[in-house]
Amino acid sequence: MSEPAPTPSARTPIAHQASPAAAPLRGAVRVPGDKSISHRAIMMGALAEGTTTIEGLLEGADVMATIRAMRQLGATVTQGDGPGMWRVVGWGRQGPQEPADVLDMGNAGTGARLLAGLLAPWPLTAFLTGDGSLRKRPMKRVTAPLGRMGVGFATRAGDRLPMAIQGTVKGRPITYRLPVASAQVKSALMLAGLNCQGETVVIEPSPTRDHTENMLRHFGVPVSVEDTERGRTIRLTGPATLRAVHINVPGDPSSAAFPLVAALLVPGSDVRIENVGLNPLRTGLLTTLREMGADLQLEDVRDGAGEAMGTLHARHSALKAVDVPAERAPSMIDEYPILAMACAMAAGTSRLRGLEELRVKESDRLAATLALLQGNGVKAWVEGDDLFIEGSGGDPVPGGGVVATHMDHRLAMSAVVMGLASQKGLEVDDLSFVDTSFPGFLQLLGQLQQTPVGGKP
Ligand SMILES: O=C(O)C1=C[C@@H](OP(=O)(O)O)[C@@H](O)[C@H](O)C1
Ligand SMILES: C=C(OP(=O)(O)O)C(=O)O
Repeated sequence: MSEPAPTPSARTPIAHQASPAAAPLRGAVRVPGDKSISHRAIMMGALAEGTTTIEGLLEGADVMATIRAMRQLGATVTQGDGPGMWRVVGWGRQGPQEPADVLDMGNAGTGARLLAGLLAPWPLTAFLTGDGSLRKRPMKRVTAPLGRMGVGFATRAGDRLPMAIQGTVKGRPITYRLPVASAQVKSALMLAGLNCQGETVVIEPSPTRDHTENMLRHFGVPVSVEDTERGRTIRLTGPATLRAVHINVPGDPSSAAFPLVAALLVPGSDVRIENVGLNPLRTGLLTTLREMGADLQLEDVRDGAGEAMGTLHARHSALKAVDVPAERAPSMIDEYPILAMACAMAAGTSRLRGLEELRVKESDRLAATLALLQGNGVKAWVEGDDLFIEGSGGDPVPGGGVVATHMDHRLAMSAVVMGLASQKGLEVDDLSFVDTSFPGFLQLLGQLQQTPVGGKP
């Protein structure tokens, strides 16, 4: 008898020795599909009338958890012929069915929070949980505004998962100004608004990634966006019908960040990363690396169905320290751990400001990034919500540490990149979470290190 499929929360730890780079990174590669867009493509495909086809879908653990949940709710989600090719037959006007079991969203904050919004305006009861990391993350940011639509929630102490959702027959649309800049909260409210009677309005203090807005329009739902004195104001009117479409998911800029920074840090490197999403609300890292003096070019920039995409071309660079303003955080919120690795080798002391949201990611990323730096001989400290990093001025960092990754994929990959740029290498306690967003990460680095110098980058 075959083993039952593991639940999204079950993983076996993988210890790893991250060695100094034996060779420069050279060549052209593609990174897996964008995680934010992939979650939304599966969810909107499930909400739509008809069959949505997707190419370039991220087949990482977080998106797999979303696929599993959509199946439990009645959508038919099947894999097509090639990697990243998927079909979703939506439940459309009929709405989702009440799930017979708990919806386990694994490690995925985006999956859990968007799902809370998606389920809110339907007459059903559902139970959500996640892995040890997700069960520590705050849910009040979605349960508070969704509660105002008439939805019932019961959560564990401190508004943590597991949680029960008692959907409402026809939700009351709300107008809500986000207390924190969060695309997840904005998107949860918009997904809920789709089945409310009337206009849902979300006001953002500062703009966050707008994949939900772009994709809803692609599915035929009018969404208006206006910059006002109170902030960016997003409006949609329900009930709305989504019509199935084809979606081409670009490569994830948050994943591209790892080989990109590795190329900047390892002497002799020259790397092209093709087909990367370049939505302007996701490019804060590119702006920052340029300010640091990175040799970084955009090539072949084009429009891929409402989302800009193109090739990132990076060469080894002498970096200088940077002062990153807090206002830039929403456009690079997941890139701070890997940016910190670049700062560790820059000339001078960098200051990354306004990082309070990093404390509530897959781990406390502010504390864990600090520990990663300090444990490998880099002088770094935190003042308030700002991270300071004293760079080595281009020399490899000492390394030699044992890195605790706390179930956090971005910390694990940042540690591997720091290992490449270190004198002694370092140990990573668990690489199994890399699969959350970047299956094949180590293989991709290996491929880049095998391209001979003189080979075509
Ligand atoms: O909407 C999304 O897809 C995401 C939004 C961000 O979270 P917040 O909304 O909590 O900032 C980001 O950190 C996450 O990886 C993906
Ligand atoms: C914060 C992240 O994801 P999520 O919130 O979806 O778990 C991330 O991918 O860095």
